[in-house]
Amino acid sequence: MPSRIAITPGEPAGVGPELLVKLAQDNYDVELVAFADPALLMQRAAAIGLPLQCLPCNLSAPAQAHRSGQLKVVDIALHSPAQPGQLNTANASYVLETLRQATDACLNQQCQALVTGPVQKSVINDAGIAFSGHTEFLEERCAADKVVMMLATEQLRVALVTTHLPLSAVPAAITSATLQRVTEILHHSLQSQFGCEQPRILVLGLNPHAGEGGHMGREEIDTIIPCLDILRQRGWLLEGPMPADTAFTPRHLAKCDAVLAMYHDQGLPVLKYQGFGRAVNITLGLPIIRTSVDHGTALDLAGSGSADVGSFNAALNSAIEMTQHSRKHL
Ligand SMILES: NC(=O)c1ccc[n+]([C@@H]2O[C@H](COP(=O)([O-])OP(=O)(O)OC[C@H]3O[C@@H](n4cnc5c(N)ncnc54)[C@H](O)[C@@H]3O)[C@@H](O)[C@H]2O)c1
Ligand SMILES: N[C@H](C(=O)O)[C@H](O)COP(=O)(O)O
Repeated sequence: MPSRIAITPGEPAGVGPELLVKLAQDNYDVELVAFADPALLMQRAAAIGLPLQCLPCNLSAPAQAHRSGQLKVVDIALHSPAQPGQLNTANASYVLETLRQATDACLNQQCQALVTGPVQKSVINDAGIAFSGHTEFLEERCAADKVVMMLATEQLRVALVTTHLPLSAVPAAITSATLQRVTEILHHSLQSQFGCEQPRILVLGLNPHAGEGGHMGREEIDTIIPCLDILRQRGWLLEGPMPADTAFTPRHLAKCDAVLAMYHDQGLPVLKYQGFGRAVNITLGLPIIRTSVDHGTALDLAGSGSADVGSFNAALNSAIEMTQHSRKHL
């Protein structure tokens, strides 16, 4: 039986809905199920001149392979009609409802993976709802003790110790317990999901020049080095803490399966410079498979049809591969 992949198009005023319409133009061996308002998808399909037929989805029925131009939809109504590029706090709870229903369908095994389009975190917060990202939302919804954000291209994987935090809050968030747990999840995922028998992880320092022997910050000496030493006693191949400015050079990258960065803008700018438009955001440590795009809502492009579907396509293909891999290893 084909797998069923849950897809949330994300912010209704952003490019997510039209990118999903673009994705739906191909055939797949799996069933794609959008958790969305079908009227929104039809409207964006018309706006960008692509054919689309939305069909109701019975999540209890056997999945059927996706056919070009058709899309199964779990109907979740917008609270207010969405205009491309125009954020509206009235639709913030709609966005979260699509995520809740799609996540729950994965948790109860009606769907085998979740692929998420981009959400606008600010409009959800402006609506009075605490939300810092899918990663944190899914950690809570799936009752996972800890999850890890990793973005990956064919050439590079970058995982993060901390995610959507103000920079001023980062040092205090890098505790020995957090660093150890994040490294364990990354190590386990590289082995179990990405075929790295003996994962080689390059861990970055937090401070310039990895603290310069304590003269430019003590987090390396007080937290990172002792934690890595403990983990190395398990025989793990952990390099670092490396100065972040020179870690992303071919000689070092050739010797590692993933880079572990201490914070969002230490690791992701490099990854996105290397592969924006074809990178995939993968949440490690969840009981479900979840992938996402490498870009945001691109409000400036919404409704134009010019947004690139490359990363959404890569996120879908990664989810399909991970689903096949997990079926093989059941
Ligand atoms: N997966 C996600 O949910 C996700 C990821 C990143 C950012 N965001 C959110 O998106 C919102 C906007 O963020 P931002 O402005 O920093 O980043 P953005 O990715 O939306 O836009 C940055 C630039 O990249 C361009 N761009 C983005 N996607 C593109 C595509 N598919 N094709 C061509 N060009 C594209 C945009 O036009 C813009 O010039 C924020 O609320 C942010 O938190 C969400
Ligand atoms: N940090 C991600 C990025 O820059 O691509 C993005 O904000 C999405 O994160 P979530 O998957 O947690 O929403």
